[in-house]
Amino acid sequence: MWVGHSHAHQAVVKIHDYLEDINPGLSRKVFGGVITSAAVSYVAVRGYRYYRARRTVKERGEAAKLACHVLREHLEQEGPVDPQKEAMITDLELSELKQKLWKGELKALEVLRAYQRKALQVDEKLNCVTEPIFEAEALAVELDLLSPNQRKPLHGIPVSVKDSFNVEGYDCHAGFSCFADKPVERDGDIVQIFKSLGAVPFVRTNFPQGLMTFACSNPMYGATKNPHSLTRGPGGSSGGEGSLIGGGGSVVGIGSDIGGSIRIPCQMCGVYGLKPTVDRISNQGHIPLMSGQNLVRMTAGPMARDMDGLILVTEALLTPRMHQLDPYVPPLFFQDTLYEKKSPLVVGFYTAIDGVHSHPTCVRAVMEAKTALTQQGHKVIEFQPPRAVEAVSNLFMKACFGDDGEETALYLKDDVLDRSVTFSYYMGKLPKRLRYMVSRLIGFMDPPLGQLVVGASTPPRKILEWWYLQDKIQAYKREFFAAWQSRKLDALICPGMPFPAVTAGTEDNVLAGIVYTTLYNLLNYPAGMMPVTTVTQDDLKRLKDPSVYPPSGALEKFVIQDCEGTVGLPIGVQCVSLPYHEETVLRVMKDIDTVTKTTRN
Ligand SMILES: CCCCCC/C=C\CCCCCCCC(=O)NCCO
Repeated sequence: MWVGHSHAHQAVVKIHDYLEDINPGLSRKVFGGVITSAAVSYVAVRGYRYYRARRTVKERGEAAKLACHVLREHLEQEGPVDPQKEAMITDLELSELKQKLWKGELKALEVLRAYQRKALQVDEKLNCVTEPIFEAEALAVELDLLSPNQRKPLHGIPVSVKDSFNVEGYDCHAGFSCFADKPVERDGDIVQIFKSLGAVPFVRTNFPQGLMTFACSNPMYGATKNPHSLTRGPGGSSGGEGSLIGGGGSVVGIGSDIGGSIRIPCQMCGVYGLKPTVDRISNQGHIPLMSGQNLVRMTAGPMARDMDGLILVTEALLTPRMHQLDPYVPPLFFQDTLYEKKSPLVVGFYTAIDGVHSHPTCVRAVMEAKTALTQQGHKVIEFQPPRAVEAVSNLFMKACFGDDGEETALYLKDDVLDRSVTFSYYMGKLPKRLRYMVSRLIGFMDPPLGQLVVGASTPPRKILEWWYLQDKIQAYKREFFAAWQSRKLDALICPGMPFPAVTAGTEDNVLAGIVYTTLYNLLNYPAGMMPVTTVTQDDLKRLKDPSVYPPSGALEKFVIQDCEGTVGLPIGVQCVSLPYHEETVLRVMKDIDTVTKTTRN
């Protein structure tokens, strides 16, 4: 390096002397010209790249809108529809829909048509669909030709797919224009499994740029709205799924979760979802962001409109086919013995994590779930996760943001930046020491967020430090399990997010809420999310009472300030169990749902 530098320097000196020999002053003109043209070229190249990215973003967005328009026209040309029958179809719970398709009372194509129309309708209001999957029609037609004994478990069920999963023939770009217009050649594993089960992937759904926030907007497709309040976001990153399913435009969908991206939209949109243990469901064929980061891994999982639907789909997904497609998925199929176990369970509960207060409705939701489980004969006892904020800050944040945001910055170079990612993008861009100082300052206003960002700002630098981080994660997993065992728990219930949907675009104010979900990504415990209740006027009164909800940090102050218009918004409960015990999670969710579904306000 130094030798190269020295040669270059000598060459410049020689040119300088030579030019000065020819004409004194010529050297300055020549070098001035060279530097100016280099600067102009640099600015021009970057400017051109940015212009190209803007064009791609615009064209990609327009192409998706056009695709929806083409489908709408195609549906209109099909002739008269029976709106009552279509409403009947889209109102059915998943298990009823399955029965009717199985018995041949409904055809796959008519179900698809009903859902295509409904999804387009919902999308007009909520902007949750990115584009239709046109091949759905051929699939449905093929399914209708099968004889009854050839029908598969999810025969004819339409499935929506988060845009970050590969679907053959469509691009998968996570909002980065460098990946746009590059159609993938093969369906992602989970899409393949759904198809092999007879399901019909029919639309792709929206997400935030880069997938690492719980907002839901990107430059190509814009912002998705919450089905329960148009001024609020649906949560993210699987926000398009949450919004479409919560809005009635899909009965079941596929999401992904490394920090809460299935569970957060479930809470905000009143939907059921399951984040499985890593590798219980294959995540091959998901856009490979952060894929070399092995300490906390992303997992694909189902989201559904109703509890039985979530169980039905999970049971169907956990098949030998999954293991055949991806041998790293252990050959552990749906464990009826766990799901159907009749003996009462010991279920731990907590209503808040130290340092990040829980909205009164979230506390009430856990207490209502606790009552429901007690009524069903389970023993529900208090449990507090050890050192949650510290663990998420020092372990999860270091693992997931240890690259200083370099990967995202690489893909975003000269690209159009969405407002939802500006905070993490510019924090990543700051020089390390300055970032650390800013994180400390944030800590004065919002101590838990400060702690999280300090964690992200002080990642391991050397391989040995990465090894130590891995060790510390293992040690925390052991510590948590010891606490779990000391209470002899089978499962756990707690808030999934400590507040309801926030005003769209303000998610950065409440980022610290992610400790509630990320803890179970760090631990790699399966976690489900289900609606239990809705915000009431009385909850809001208690929210404004400092003895109930102390406005101790910026998050709490923001939640109070943002609470106008939240009455009626859904609030859920997170249900957790040990790794590979998804069936226990579902059983607990089902027992809560059986009671709370009938009384839900
Ligand atoms: C130096 C960077 C500081 C960044 C601070 C950002 C704080 C929190 C962001 C975490 C948000 C995680 C949301 C969920 C992401 C997820 O599960 N994505 C699924 C990917 O498939």
